Amino acid sequence: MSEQQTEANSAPRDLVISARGLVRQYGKSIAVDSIDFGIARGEVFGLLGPNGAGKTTTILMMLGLTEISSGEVSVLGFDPAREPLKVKQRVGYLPDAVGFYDQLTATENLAYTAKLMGLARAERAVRIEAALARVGLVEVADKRVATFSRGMRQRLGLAEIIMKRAEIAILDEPTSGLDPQATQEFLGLIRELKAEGVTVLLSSHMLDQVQRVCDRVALFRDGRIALMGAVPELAVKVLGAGFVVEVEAEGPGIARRLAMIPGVTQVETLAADRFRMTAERDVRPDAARAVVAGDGALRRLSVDEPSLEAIYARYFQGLPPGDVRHAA
Ligand SMILES: Nc1ncnc2c1ncn2[C@@H]1O[C@H](COP(=O)(O)OP(=O)(O)OP(=O)(O)O)[C@@H](O)[C@H]1O
Repeated sequence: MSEQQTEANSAPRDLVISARGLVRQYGKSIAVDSIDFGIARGEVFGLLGPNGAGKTTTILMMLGLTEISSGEVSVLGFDPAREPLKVKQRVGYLPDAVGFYDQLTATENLAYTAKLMGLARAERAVRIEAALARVGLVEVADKRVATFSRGMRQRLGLAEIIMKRAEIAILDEPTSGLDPQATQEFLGLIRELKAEGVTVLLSSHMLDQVQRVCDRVALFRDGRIALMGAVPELAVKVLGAGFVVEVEAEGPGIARRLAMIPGVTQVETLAADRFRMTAERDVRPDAARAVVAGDGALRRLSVDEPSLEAIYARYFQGLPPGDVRHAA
């Protein structure tokens, strides 16, 4: 069974986006080559991979903005190819270069979209003000967008998604070109969207950022999804190791008790009261219980999460260096 099938079968139930055998061909070249995935409501899902791997084409198919050659994709139960407007009403899209009217102010730009959405004047005003406040643009609400930095444009793009009350936000490289502070603020806004139940799809080359906000990621390679899952799961598959948990505790038979925890592959005794465990998942709660159950005294538990950067580098090791450099 392939990675994709395994993942599709174990994907959570409340899927807001699902793709089956999705293909996009341009003439003889295949941009997206029979991919399957499911994204659950409220998830932050990352699309990763080198330039040209098929991420943007996949996004465009979900939005009904490019044709599907074969296979199917469903977004909130709609077929984007047949009902693109239904999808557009419910899904917010932040492309790489956000297209606002430069000569209009931030408020006027949002008002234009709100009008197209058919919102009544009073409702428009309320929603626009609230959205601009959420992204921290109230003070420049009446400034022309021509004067905005990239970070401000990106935030205005997010304000539009918030104003729409989109159920899904699709963000293509949202933090590229932002300075570290603007990036942090933007990631904070993504977390807030998730907290409100919005599903976020994020394409990015910024691996550490992806790791900080994404629940799961899909690694694209040559139009296919080569790997998909939560970062710790991928670490086990690619690096052969997952979490490293260190335990400081005193008591009898601790190493033996730790070794009995399901998912633990190795326990090293570093000192009489220090142990290092390698595990397939974050076993800290189980380790705490095991120590206490044996009448031990627990002093410290720490975990080293695997890095997406390391997983990615190892995975793409076989590729020509140019490809990896572009992507990272
Ligand atoms: N309109 C088009 N006509 C022909 N080929 C295209 C078109 N759009 C994309 N492609 C090709 O499809 C493949 C996938 O491109 P896509 O833009 O989806 O990749 P990507 O993973 O989003 O890359 P990037 O990180 O550079 O955005 C590439 O080989 C690209 O050249």
